[in-house]
Amino acid sequence: MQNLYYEVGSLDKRCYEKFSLTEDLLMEHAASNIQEEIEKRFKKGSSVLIVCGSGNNGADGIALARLLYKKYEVKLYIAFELKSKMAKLQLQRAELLGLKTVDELSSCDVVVDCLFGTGLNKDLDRVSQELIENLNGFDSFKIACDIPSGINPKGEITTTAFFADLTVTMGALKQALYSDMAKDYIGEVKVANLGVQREVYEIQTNVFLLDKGDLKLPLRDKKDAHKGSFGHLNVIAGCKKGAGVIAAKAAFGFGAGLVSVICHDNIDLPYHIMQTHKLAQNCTAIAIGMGLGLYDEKEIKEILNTNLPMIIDADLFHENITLNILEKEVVLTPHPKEFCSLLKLCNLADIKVEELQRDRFFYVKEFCKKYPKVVLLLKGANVLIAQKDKIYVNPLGSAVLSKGGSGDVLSGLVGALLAQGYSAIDAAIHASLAHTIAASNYKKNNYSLIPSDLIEEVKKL
Ligand SMILES: NC(=O)C1=CN([C@@H]2O[C@H](COP(=O)(O)OP(=O)(O)OC[C@H]3O[C@@H](n4cnc5c(N)ncnc54)[C@H](O)[C@@H]3O)[C@@H](O)[C@H]2O)[C@@H](O)CC1
Ligand SMILES: [K+]
Repeated sequence: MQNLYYEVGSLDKRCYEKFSLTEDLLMEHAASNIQEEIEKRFKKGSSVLIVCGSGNNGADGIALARLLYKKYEVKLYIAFELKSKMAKLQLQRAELLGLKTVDELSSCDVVVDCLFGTGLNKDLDRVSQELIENLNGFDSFKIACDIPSGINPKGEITTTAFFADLTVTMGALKQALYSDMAKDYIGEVKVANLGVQREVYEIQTNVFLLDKGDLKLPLRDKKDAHKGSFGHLNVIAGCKKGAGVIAAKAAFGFGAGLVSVICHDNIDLPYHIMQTHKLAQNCTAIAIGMGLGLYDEKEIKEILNTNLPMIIDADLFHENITLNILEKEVVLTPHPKEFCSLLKLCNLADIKVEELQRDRFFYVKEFCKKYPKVVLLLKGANVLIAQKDKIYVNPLGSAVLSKGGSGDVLSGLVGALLAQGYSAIDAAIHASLAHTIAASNYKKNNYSLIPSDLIEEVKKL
């Protein structure tokens, strides 16, 4: 797990004040980290186009040009009149070496984008957009300095952005790199050490980036065990019964000792999954909402009123009865459209999906402020999992999962972990990790995965 920050300006400032480092020193490290990445990948004499803006992101680029000069064929392009003091100083230094700037863009082995970094504070004008689109058209290895230009501090792309193969981000990971919109633009991400180790540069945060190593599988460590030791998940199947069946199968494959599906019509279930009409006496967790459709209000209210661990999905995000349980520690797994509906039900916001996607972190925080016990898992290209003031970002998802049924598998995985005694936040985190890692282990191609393939991959984790 790594720390994420909305802004790092205060961390840079802390380095000057607390460790007596200077802006110049930090910048030298920023540039030399990019130099190192280029030297790792490209041999002497390769051509490197460095495109610089007017601020300190541009200054990083000019410092980089100096570091590469003579070993590489450096083309330094200054796109706008330099404004920052450091950029002017860096250009003076570069010119003293004899380094000349170029007036035209031309395709090179490497393109380094140093147009805008964390200082992007308004929409890109036409000139900047065309410049970025031009760079995106080059068949070069593309490196973004700090953050691909065009992504603002919220992670929003209002017009266009640089398409990086590699982003070398300065000091610490920025939250903006992990918005859904940024996902196609950042490429591989490396953090540059700015003169002190990350442990020293970073301060306490409430936002975290999950990685593969964080997954805690429900492995059995006790030898003296029986099926009752691993919980009994009850899945409520509604009108679209398939959703409940998929969730039940996923839960069984992810370690729940017993799984029952509550359904009043006959359904086709594998022999190891039971069908019942009401909650089992020994039920340890409930999964409800998937494919629910029309329902008997009294029955659903009764189920929601039990104090068992619970995962709530899909159709229930459109229903007022869901409001009654938001004071409890339940797991909610909405996709963006369902979350918009939930925000409206809760009187928090009346917004469209596009607006939510522009600032997912903000709306998640608002929801968790109002309902601090709830664990919210907001689906998306990067899943956000939040409770109270903490947000965990799972960046491991991919388009392989963009299919009907994937969400039902996730509900089953969360339910399985709840049934086995994981806390609500741990169940959401580890189910989401298992779900995304399993999908990335599916090797056939990225379009054909069906829920049963996903469950098979979960079993192999
Ligand atoms: N402060 C420090 O100690 C360090 C700063 N570093 C670099 O400094 C960058 C931040 O520098 P700045 O704060 O100068 O900001 P930027 O260089 O990101 O951009 C700010 C400049 O762009 C202009 N601008 C902003 N949005 C624009 C738009 N849409 N269209 C046209 N012009 C626009 C601003 O007026 C300003 O001149 C970081 O991203 C990082 O690359 C690194 O060198 C690490 C150390
Ligand atoms: K940049």
